[in-house]
Amino acid sequence: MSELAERRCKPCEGGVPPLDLAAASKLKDQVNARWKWSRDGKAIEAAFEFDNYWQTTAFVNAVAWIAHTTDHHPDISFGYKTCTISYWTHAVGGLSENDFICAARIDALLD
Ligand SMILES: C[C@H](O)[C@H](O)[C@H]1CNC2=NC(N)=NC(=O)C2=N1
Repeated sequence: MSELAERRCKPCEGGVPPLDLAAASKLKDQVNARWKWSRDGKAIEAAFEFDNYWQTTAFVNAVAWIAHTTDHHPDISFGYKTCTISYWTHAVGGLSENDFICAARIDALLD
């Protein structure tokens, strides 16, 4: 597991700015290349493919567990063999370190 994945998410509070592009890029470099910018750089998103429905839903449940234990919640959409995860921090209207910590924890499930 990467050092980033071992960091703890901090409670999300409004009134602080989202990460700027330089800070977000530095963190993005530490997660798998599957994570792409989305929502004009205000979110990161990754697409996953599986062999069947139970593998897909097992993954979705693992991601939900990460959300539960970090208190940081992604948008998840999934179908029979595909899943898309999007992270952004609602409280700041963009990206925070929490988004990258959770992305790194998802990477640790797979890589
Ligand atoms: C109190 C609690 O930390 C906040 O409501 C959290 C919960 N999960 C969250 N998840 C995400 N993605 N963004 C948030 O701003 C957020 N806020």
